[in-house]
Amino acid sequence: MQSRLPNTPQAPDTILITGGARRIGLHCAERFVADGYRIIITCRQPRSALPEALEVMLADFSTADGIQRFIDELQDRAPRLRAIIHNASLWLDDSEGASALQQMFMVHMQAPYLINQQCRNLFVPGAAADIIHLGDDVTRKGSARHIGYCATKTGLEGLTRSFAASLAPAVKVNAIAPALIMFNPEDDADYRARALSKSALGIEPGPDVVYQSIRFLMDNPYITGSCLPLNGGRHLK
Ligand SMILES: NC(=O)C1=CN([C@@H]2O[C@H](COP(=O)(O)OP(=O)(O)OC[C@H]3O[C@@H](n4cnc5c(N)ncnc54)[C@H](OP(=O)(O)O)[C@@H]3O)[C@@H](O)[C@H]2O)C=CC1
Ligand SMILES: Nc1nc2c(c(=O)[nH]1)N=C([C@H](O)[C@@H](O)CO)CN2
Repeated sequence: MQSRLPNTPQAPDTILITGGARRIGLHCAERFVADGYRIIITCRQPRSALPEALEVMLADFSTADGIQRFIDELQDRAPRLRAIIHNASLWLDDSEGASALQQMFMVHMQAPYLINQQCRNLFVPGAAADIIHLGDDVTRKGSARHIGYCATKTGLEGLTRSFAASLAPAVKVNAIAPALIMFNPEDDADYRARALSKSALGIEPGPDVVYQSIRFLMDNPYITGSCLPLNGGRHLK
C-alpha cells in the first residue's frame, strides 16, 4: 500500500502515466492500482478492454494544440498528483526522415517539457512528488538505425537534469534508461536473438523491471537529476 504522509489531510494519490494503455505503461498502471493509487493514463484512441479502475484521458502529443488540450483538461480535473511518468513514445527508424524526427521530438521532448512546466501546480506542497522520464540505454552511445529516436531520447535525458535543478526540492525528477524490456509482436526470431545477445544477462525481462525501477526512484528521497540504467549489462559487451 502507498505510504500516507503524516499531517497531510489529503495525501496525493494520483499518478499520471502517459501512453499507459498498452505494454509497459499499462503494466505499470495496473501495478500502481494494485498498490492503492488512482491512475490517470493517456492514449490517442479509446480502448475498450482497459481495466475500469484506470481513468483514461485521450491525448495526442503529435501537435502543440494536442499537448495544450491535454494540459488544459488535466488542469480542469486538478488531480492531487503523486507522480508524473512520461512513458509515451514513438520508436521510429529514419526512413521517414525529418517527419519521424519531428513526431518523436513532440512526444519525447515537447510534451514532457510543457506538461512539466505547466502542471507542477498539481503536486501537493510538502508531499513527496516525482517526475520520471522513460529514456533509452541507446543514448549512451548513439544508434545508427534510430538516429532521430536516439536524439530525442537524449534530449529527454537533458530535460531530466534541467527540471531536477528547476523543481528541487519540491519535486524529484529522474530518468530510467531501459534497453530491451519487451519485444513487439512483429519482432522475428533473428531480431530477438540478436537483441538478447547484446546484453550480459541476455534476457527479455518484461515490464515489471520498469515498475520496480519507478518505485525505487519514487520511494528514495535522495535521488534527483539521475538516469537509472536498466539494460541487463549492455555496457559490458
Ligand atoms: N519496449 C522496450 O523494450 C523498451 C522501451 N523503452 C521505453 O519505455 C517506454 C515504454 O515502452 P513501450 O511500452 O514499448 O512503448 P510503446 O512503443 O508501446 O509506446 C508507448 C505508448 O506511447 C503512446 N504514444 C505514441 N505516440 C504518441 C503520441 N503522439 N501522443 C500520445 N501518445 C503517444 C502510444 O499509446 P497509444 O497508442 O495508446 O496512444 C504507445 O502505446 C517508452 O518510452 C520506450 O521508449 C526503452 C527501451 C526499450
Ligand atoms: N517506444 C518504444 N521505444 C522502444 C521500443 C518500443 O517497443 N517502443 N523498443 C525498443 C527495443 O526493445 C530495443 O530496446 C531493443 O531492440 C527500444 N525502444
